[in-house]
Amino acid sequence: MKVLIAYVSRTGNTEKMAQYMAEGVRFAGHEPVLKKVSDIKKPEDLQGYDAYLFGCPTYHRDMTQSMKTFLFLAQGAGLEGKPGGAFGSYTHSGDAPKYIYDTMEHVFKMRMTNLGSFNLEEHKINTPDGIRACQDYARTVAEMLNN
Ligand SMILES: Cc1cc2nc3c(=O)[nH]c(=O)nc-3n(C[C@H](O)[C@H](O)[C@H](O)COP(=O)(O)O)c2cc1C
Repeated sequence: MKVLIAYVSRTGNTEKMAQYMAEGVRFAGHEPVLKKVSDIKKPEDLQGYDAYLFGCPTYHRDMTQSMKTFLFLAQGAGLEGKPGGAFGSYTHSGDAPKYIYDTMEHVFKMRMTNLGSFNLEEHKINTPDGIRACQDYARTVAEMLNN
């Protein structure tokens, strides 16, 4: 089955996380598709996937404007009941993934894991533990498709 990993990244950290997430999806036996949210133009672009991971770094204690615009678009995509997760890179407060996860759970009514959102401090991303944490998070979301 196909898992969409849609992300925002200004300086490449969350993008790196997205790439490790893709590996975790493969470990669960599914096919990851990586896309920048700026390449998703209409709700139909979100169709044809079985689970969704949304990634966004925290800037100014918030998600980026591009992620907010994307979430308004995703509202019309019929994601109800689909497995989902949210992740992002940060340095000190890491707010964005929590807010995105919250929207996926309460507004889109997606099927979320009990892991909550996933924040990773930017200096940990390219460490063995950081890589494994990204892979494990995505694998857990993708494995919901096996149940
Ligand atoms: C202007 C600016 C504001 C930031 N604000 C926050 C913040 O409020 N909270 C936080 O945890 N990190 C903050 N950061 C750190 C970024 O989240 C961090 O550098 C992250 O790794 C960037 O990810 P990206 O490479 O995917 O864009 C800020 C960084 C910049 C440059």
